[in-house]
Amino acid sequence: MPPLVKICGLSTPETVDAAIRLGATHIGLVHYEPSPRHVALDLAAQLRQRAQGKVKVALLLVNASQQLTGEALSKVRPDIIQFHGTETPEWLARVKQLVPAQIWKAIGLKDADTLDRMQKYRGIADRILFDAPAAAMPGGTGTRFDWSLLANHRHNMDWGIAGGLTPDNVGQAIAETGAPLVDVSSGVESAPGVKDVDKIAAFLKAVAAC
Ligand SMILES: O=C(O)c1ccccc1N[C@@H]1O[C@H](COP(=O)(O)O)[C@@H](O)[C@H]1O
Repeated sequence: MPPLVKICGLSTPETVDAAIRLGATHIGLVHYEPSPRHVALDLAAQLRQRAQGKVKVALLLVNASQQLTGEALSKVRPDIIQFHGTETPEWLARVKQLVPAQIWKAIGLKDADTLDRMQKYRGIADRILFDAPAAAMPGGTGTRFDWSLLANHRHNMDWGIAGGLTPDNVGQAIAETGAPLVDVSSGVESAPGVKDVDKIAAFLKAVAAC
């Protein structure tokens, strides 16, 4: 079975509709002001509503305050919360008690030790999303990590990969890592924050061929 595909950083009804029509299983909405893909909560709620029942919707937050997290979750009501900062397992566990959404945690995969350190999220995060290590921005930079770090790893949590995936390299990434889910943002854009429907189509076609 081909991997699940999450198209992240959508910000218009047209690209939400395209991602659904072209076969994405998940979409992501970024609520993080420094991002070129930032969407205000009212717009995120509208886009979430549009996708309701068609694909799973993730709301991406980065080290959001307790107040912002509460406001975001009650307005948007996502299927998934993607924590993409340095959020602790304790914080994720608290949120998990309060809302029915799945909890995903992005982890910057720097070296083999990271795979040990992330065990602290076991039993709390419903999925780990391996991404390139954070730099000036915590994600969405089109930077890939060393896929060979996952080649022989025995996973004990649900997981997926992100970071620098494109229509041209996603087949190789899946072959090298065996990822059950791939997540893309800048690799399907014509400019930062501007999704390109032809690139989304090419990405989904490349994954379907795996
Ligand atoms: O998309 C963003 O701007 C963003 C901002 C802050 C944290 C994460 C962000 N995006 C997520 O990062 C990964 C990798 O993205 P890319 O494909 O390399 O551009 C993915 O999960 C994005 O949704």
